[in-house]
Amino acid sequence: MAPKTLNFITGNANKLAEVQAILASTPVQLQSQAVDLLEIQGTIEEISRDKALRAAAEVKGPVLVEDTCLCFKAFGELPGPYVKWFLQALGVQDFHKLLAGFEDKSAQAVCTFAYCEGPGCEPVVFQGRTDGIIVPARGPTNFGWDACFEYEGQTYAEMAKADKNAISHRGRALAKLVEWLKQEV
Ligand SMILES: O=P(O)(O)OP(=O)(O)OP(=O)(O)OC[C@H]1O[C@@H](n2cnc3c(O)ncnc32)[C@H](O)[C@@H]1O
Ligand SMILES: [Mg+2]
Repeated sequence: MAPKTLNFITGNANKLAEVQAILASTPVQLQSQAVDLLEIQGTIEEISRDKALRAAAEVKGPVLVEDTCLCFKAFGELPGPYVKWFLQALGVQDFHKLLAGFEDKSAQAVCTFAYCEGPGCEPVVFQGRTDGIIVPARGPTNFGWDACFEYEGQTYAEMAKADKNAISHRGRALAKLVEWLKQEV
């Protein structure tokens, strides 16, 4: 049976705030622990699954983790799960220059949650995707690459939080998680 309370393990306060806001309108209760988990290389699913198993081993109980990717079409889906390090190296103001040599600025934001019942248990994965384009930064720059990801004319950073959550990679992935929890109870 699925739990009523999920223990979301993340080191990212912005992610946590969005997950709290999205789940506020559902019966799911959220608690959280900030653990900086080692992340492997691999496919999105492999990384999320491994992250969940590591988190469950660390806290010795059920966990929810999430991994966010930003996939550039012109890059054959990279930087993908490694976007954090590209953003960290370049900074948000120069981030769009990665695609300077390419006509195609299209990108997909991919959010993959993995829920794991406990140490050694096989994780269940829920994924949401949102298509956009990479643009020079517009709007507040406090959350990752939000200012560089444009969806239907607005960057994520320019949108009201509720509007971003309604169409975002994270909102779509959480909708699947909530559906699954309803069926499990
Ligand atoms: O502890 P975890 O949950 O792993 O948190 P993290 O910050 O390390 O996150 P990831 O490993 O998933 O790396 C994703 C990168 O994308 C950024 N990011 C995640 N979600 C985002 C969103 O909705 N909008 C903009 N940037 C986002 C985040 O700040 C990281 O730089
Ligand atoms: Mg991480």
